[in-house]
Amino acid sequence: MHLSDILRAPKAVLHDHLDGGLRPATIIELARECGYRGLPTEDPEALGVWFRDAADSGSLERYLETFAHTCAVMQTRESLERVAAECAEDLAADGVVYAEVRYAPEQHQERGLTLDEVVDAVNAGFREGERRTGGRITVRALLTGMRHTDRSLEIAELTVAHRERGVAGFDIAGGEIGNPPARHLPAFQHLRRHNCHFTIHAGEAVGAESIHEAVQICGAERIGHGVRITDDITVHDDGSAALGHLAAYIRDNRIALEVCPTSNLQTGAAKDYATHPIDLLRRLGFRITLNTDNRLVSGTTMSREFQHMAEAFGYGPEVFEEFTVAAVESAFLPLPERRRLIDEVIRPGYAALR
Ligand SMILES: O=c1[nH]cnc2c1ncn2[C@@H]1O[C@H](CO)[C@@H](O)[C@H]1O
Ligand SMILES: [Zn+2]
Repeated sequence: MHLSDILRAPKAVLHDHLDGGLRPATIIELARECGYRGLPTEDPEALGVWFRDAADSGSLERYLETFAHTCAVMQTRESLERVAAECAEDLAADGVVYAEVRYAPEQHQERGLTLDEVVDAVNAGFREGERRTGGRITVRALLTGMRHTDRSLEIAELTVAHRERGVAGFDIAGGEIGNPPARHLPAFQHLRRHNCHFTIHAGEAVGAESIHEAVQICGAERIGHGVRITDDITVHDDGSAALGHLAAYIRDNRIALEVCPTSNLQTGAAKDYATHPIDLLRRLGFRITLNTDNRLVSGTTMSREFQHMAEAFGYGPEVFEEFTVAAVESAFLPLPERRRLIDEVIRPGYAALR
C-alpha cells in the first residue's frame, strides 16, 4: 500500500491523549508565554526527538514522566483551546475522520482553572479545529481520571455533567502497577448508574488480572492496550491456540482492544513490531482497533502505525478498513452516527482506494 493511499484512507482513532500529542513548536511558544523554563531544548525538531527518546525507556513509569513538560504549558484556557484545535487539525491532516481524544482535567488546574473551565476550553478548541478542517473530522473528548490520585469519582461526575456537550466517556490512565482499576470502583459505579461510557487502560504494564478487573469488576466497555490478554492464551507448536476463559470472554463479547503498537514498544509491553500480539489477536477474532496513544511522545501518527503494521504483517487496505470499521463500531457515539460514518465515509473511502 502506497504512502499516499495510507494517508488518504479514512481512519478512526479511539485512543489518543491530548497531552501526548502537542506540536513541538507549540510547546516552545506556550512555554515562553507562560514562563515555563523546564524544557530540555527550545529547538522544535530536537524537542520532538527528545520526547521520543526519553519515552523510549522500556518502562511505563518513565514514559509517563515526559508528560510533565506538556502539562506544564496546558494550564490556561487559551493554551488548552489552542492545543485542542491543533490536535483536531493534525488528526484531520492524517486522514482521521473520527477521533476520541482523552486527557485528565485534574492535571490542568495549576493556575486556578476549575474542572468545568478546563473541559469547556478543550471542547471549544475541538469545535474550532473541526471548523478549520471544514468538518472533515468529528472529535469527542474522553475525560481521564489518574489512577494514582483520588479524584476519579469527581472526574466521573464531570463526565456525566458534560455528556451532551462533546464529552463521550471516561477512562483511567497513569501508572498501572500498584494502582488496580478496582481502586476506582465508585467512579465506575457512578458512570454505570448514569448509563455513561467508559474504557480503562489495562493489560499494558500488568497482565491479564488487570484486564479481568477492568472488565468484570469495573465494567469497562473497551480496553486501553489490553495486549497482555496474551497471558490467557496458549499458542501450541502447530500454531493452534487455546483461549482461557477471560480471553474467550473478551473475544466473544467483541470488547474492543485499543492497540497502540509503537507506544507498547517504548514502554516494554511488546518487544518489536514483528512479534507484536496484534496479529495473533486479530487472527483469533478479537475486535482490534489501531491507535496512536501519544503522537508526540511516541513519535507517531495513524498513518505511521498503519505503515508499521503493513511492513510487519503485510496488511493492506482490507485490514485497515476492518480496523477502522471496528473502531467506529466501538466508538462512544450514538448508533445512527456510527452507522453514518461507516456507510457514508469509511466504506466509500476504502472503495475509492481499490
Ligand atoms: O499508555 C499510557 N498508559 C497509561 N497512562 C498513559 C498512557 N499514555 C498517557 N498516559 C497518561 O494519561 C494522562 C492523561 O492523558 C497523561 O498525562 C499520562 O500521564
Ligand atoms: Zn494511553
